[in-house]
Amino acid sequence: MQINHALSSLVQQTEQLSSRTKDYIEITKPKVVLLILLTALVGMLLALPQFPEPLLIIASLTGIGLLSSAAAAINHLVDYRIDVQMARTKNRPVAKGRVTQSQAFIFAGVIGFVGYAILYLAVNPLTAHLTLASLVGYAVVYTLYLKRATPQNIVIGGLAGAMPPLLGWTSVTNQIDPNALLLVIIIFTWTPPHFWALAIHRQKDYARAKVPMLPVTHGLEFTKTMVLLYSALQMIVGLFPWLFGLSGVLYLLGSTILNGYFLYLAWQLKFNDSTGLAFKVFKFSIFHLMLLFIVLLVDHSIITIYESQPY
Ligand code: HEM
Ligand SMILES: CC(C)=CCC/C(C)=C/CC/C(C)=C/COP(=O)(O)OP(=O)(O)O
Repeated sequence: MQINHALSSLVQQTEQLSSRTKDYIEITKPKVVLLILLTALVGMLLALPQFPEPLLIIASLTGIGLLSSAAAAINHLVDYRIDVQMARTKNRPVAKGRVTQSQAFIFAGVIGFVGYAILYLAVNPLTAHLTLASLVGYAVVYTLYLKRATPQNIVIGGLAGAMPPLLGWTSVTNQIDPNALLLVIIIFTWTPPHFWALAIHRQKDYARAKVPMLPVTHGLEFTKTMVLLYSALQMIVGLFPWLFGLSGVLYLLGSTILNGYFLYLAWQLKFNDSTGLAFKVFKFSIFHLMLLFIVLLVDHSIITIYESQPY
């Protein structure tokens, strides 16, 4: 009898622990952080002709990952009043009170401190400072101020999310190189259509929570036009790595196909919209950025192998 009781209380405690762990993982926005880490890794690998020290790669990705996760946790903490009003976010751990504000604050503080220390001590101070600046840009400037102040919030705030390839680059070179900025500009141009497509789909949510996102302040048609214009800009900016000699023909081909399809979807959204198309554009944007950075990497590897041939 007693054994049964002990067992069932053990099972209960384990379940509680695993649901708490899930909550803490959720407030780090793990899928976003994973994509951020991919773009940082590609920045690292494109920075040098040879493969960087594996330990340096691990330290750098750990530090950038922890600081990005801390930024996401602060976003959950600062935004809980907005999050409770939106269908998409109302069940989030802080909005629901499963993780309290002070728990989220301590969690973000601890992982942020550890991430910063790893970057400062095991990578280099430049990368530590730039990553911390990105955290402040997203968690404080965007979340606390811009998000509530202007429909251009994500254009300006997007700079923080666009930094990871530069962070990867400085991790292994300890300097800011113009080629790294080409990769930053790619994500910077990608962010508005990525987010506005979702904001069109979730317009009612943002209107209810009184967040001045573009579809709320300027309407759906204007936002669709902006998605189309940024997609066209993305097509041009996507050529830069090839034009400036950072990438080769494989990248040119891959990026043209990916950016071309993005532009096609944005055109359809503007002139031939159908139910669910905005959400499709948002979903595709994630797949698009992931593939684009994989193509950058494959192209770089092929060029490196080719150039290392003795003849
Ligand atoms: C200020 C810039 C950005 C804004 C405003 C933004 C906004 C959003 C929003 C509102 C979502 C939906 C989240 C949800 O459904 O819970 C989302 C999803 C996502 N974003 Fe962004 N984003 C930005 C930058 C980025 C960056 C830089 C990356 C990666 C490099 C990224 C990658 C993703 C991914 C992977 C998802 C899907 C997450 C999931 O399904 O859980 N975003 N973004
Ligand atoms: C250190 C570093 C590189 C920091 C950048 C970190 C980071 C997590 C950027 C992600 C951007 C993002 C998901 C914004 C959505 O916020 P939102 O509040 O508009 O969306 P939500 O309503 O889904 O919370």
